[in-house]
Amino acid sequence: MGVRVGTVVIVTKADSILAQFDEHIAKLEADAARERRALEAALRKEKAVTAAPKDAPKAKRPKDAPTAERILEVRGLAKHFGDNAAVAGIDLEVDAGTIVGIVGPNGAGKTTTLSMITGLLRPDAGTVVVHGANVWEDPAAAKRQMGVLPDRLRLFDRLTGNQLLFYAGVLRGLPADTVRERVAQLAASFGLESALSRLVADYSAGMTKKLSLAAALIHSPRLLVLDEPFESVDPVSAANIIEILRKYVAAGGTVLLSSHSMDLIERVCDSVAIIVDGVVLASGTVAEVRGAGSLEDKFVELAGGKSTVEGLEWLHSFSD
Ligand SMILES: Nc1ncnc2c1ncn2[C@@H]1O[C@H](COP(=O)(O)OP(=O)(O)OP(=O)(O)O)[C@@H](O)[C@H]1O
Repeated sequence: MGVRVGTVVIVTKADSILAQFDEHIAKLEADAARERRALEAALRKEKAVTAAPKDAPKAKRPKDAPTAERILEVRGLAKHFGDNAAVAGIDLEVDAGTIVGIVGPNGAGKTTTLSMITGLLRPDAGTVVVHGANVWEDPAAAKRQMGVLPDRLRLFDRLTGNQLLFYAGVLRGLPADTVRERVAQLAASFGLESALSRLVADYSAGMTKKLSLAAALIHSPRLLVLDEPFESVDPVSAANIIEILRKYVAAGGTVLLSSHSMDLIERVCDSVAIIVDGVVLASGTVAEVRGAGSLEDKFVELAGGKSTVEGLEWLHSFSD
């Protein structure tokens, strides 16, 4: 907001940043519209070509193309940070229309794995194929199919929630009108309507998480990869999110998520992988992995059991 002093208008730094973003968003809208027109033209051309020869030889199926329902295929994924093998050869297969959970103790390699799957971190070895597109050979095709909620996501927090979601939508190539409609619907579903006009910097942790999740969903991706989506989220909002995810999955979408809540994983996921020290120690349906006990029992058993707490006797007397 400008402050008028006599005839001079002082424009604050925040105003000028927001004005720059508005300009940037207008440019993105124009670019998206141009790209859409080009795509439509290309599609019309392709239709004309494919409609012609009936007896043309069938295209060979690409070697790494998924079966009808395989949406994600991870093979031999590995990442070292110096001497630390954060991820030491992970295989994972995820079918469309399922919710798959990744659990593991702190430092087990969950975020590193998800970051490599989504193309945010380059693996030392291994392949990731998302619906037929190799994430590291054809990142644009693979990323188009994914919605991602990364860990410790840094947002443009000087934008309002509304601006941020709009920005996410047009960046994904959606027409401005569609984005506006979806922003309103997502905000209603996540209970963020009254916060949309506020700066993201002023959001609480849970609100930020919901906004990021809305941004990950806005282009209706085939695969959602969510790193701790329920962290800091209140139980009512968590129930809302679960309902949104269930409906998305019922319509053929797929979710890969990490969480420290065994209860939530048991309630929400179809299958689960337990990662310890960068390797998958157990995977399968939730019932298969937990066996006769609870998932938490299995987790504690595979993670090496509880450590004995010793040497904190000083904590039992007070310094005053
Ligand atoms: N950028 C990095 N540089 C160096 N080491 C890293 C880096 N990122 C992760 N690590 C290390 O890799 C290992 C796996 O970390 P990661 O964040 O993947 O674990 P996590 O399972 O997601 O843990 P948490 O449950 O605590 O979030 C840890 O030992 C961590 O210290």
